[in-house]
Amino acid sequence: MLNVGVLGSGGKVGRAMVDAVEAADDLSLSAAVDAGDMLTGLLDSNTQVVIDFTHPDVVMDNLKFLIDNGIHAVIGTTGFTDDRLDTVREWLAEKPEVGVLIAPNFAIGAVLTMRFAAQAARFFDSVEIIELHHPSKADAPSGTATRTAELIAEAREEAGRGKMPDATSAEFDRARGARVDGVRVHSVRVAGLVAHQEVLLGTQGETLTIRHDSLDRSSFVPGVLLGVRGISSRPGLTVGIEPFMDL
Ligand SMILES: NC(=O)C1=CN([C@@H]2O[C@H](COP(=O)(O)OP(=O)(O)OC[C@H]3O[C@@H](n4cnc5c(N)ncnc54)[C@H](OP(=O)(O)O)[C@@H]3O)[C@@H](O)[C@H]2O)C=CC1
Ligand SMILES: O=C(O)C1=N[C@H](C(=O)O)C[C@H](O)C1
Repeated sequence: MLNVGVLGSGGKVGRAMVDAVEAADDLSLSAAVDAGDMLTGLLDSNTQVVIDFTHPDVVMDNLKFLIDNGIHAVIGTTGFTDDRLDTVREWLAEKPEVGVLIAPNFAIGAVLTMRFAAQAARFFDSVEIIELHHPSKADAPSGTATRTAELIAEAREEAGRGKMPDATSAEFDRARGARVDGVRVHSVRVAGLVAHQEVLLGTQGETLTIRHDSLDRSSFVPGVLLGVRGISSRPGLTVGIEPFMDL
């Protein structure tokens, strides 16, 4: 039986993770921690793996505590810049036995969307991303869209594709969206939405749209549990759920 804690247990995703851990025969919910709760409860309950779906402003403090105390971590919270990832690697250098998995999206379809977009990107003159979320989301663009844009940019550079066509010369503030590694990303926040992303690719005479929809937050559960069950055998930092999916 694996003792699993949930940070952000009262949140939209955290609640789904609490339910999933409680329903799993091989997992035991050893701690449910939300804002204002002490992290030391994780030590008293002999928690072995922690799932974190909290907030970009607090996740680094949570991770430092987990690594310092030898607790494996499956991190869904977004906001991980390259600098933050380097900091996590430095912390892990002191604790080489600890496994940390950080993934911008645990939904299987979202992971495949990122791969399909990177595969397709080299064949198209233009690629832009539209990500659509609920209005309580703190960060924009989403971590998924940021990662998707990075993968697209890498694929285009590898294929030697030049700048995307864009005649914009007069633009209202941010009208053309954010630029992530040269890829335009547009963020929509509308009540009633959960988590959605479209990648639009275009070239002579045709466009290709790759779309993923998380219709509810249970979509993130299978990927998170894959990470929870496998993290102890993957010490160090893993970014993205792909290695756990043999992708
Ligand atoms: N990787 C992935 O697949 C996914 C990632 N996410 C990411 O997960 C994060 C959470 O999303 P979501 O569940 O919608 O957000 P919510 O705001 O619904 O949930 C966050 C929860 O964390 C709590 N919290 C805040 N600070 C702390 C802390 N220091 N310790 C413990 N709990 C704390 C909040 O409490 P309070 O409200 O009182 O502040 C809240 O209950 C976001 O960064 C989002 O981008 C979301 C879905 C999928
Ligand atoms: O905040 C959310 O809801 C989500 N955040 C993640 C992101 O920023 O990519 C994953 C998913 O889009 C849901």
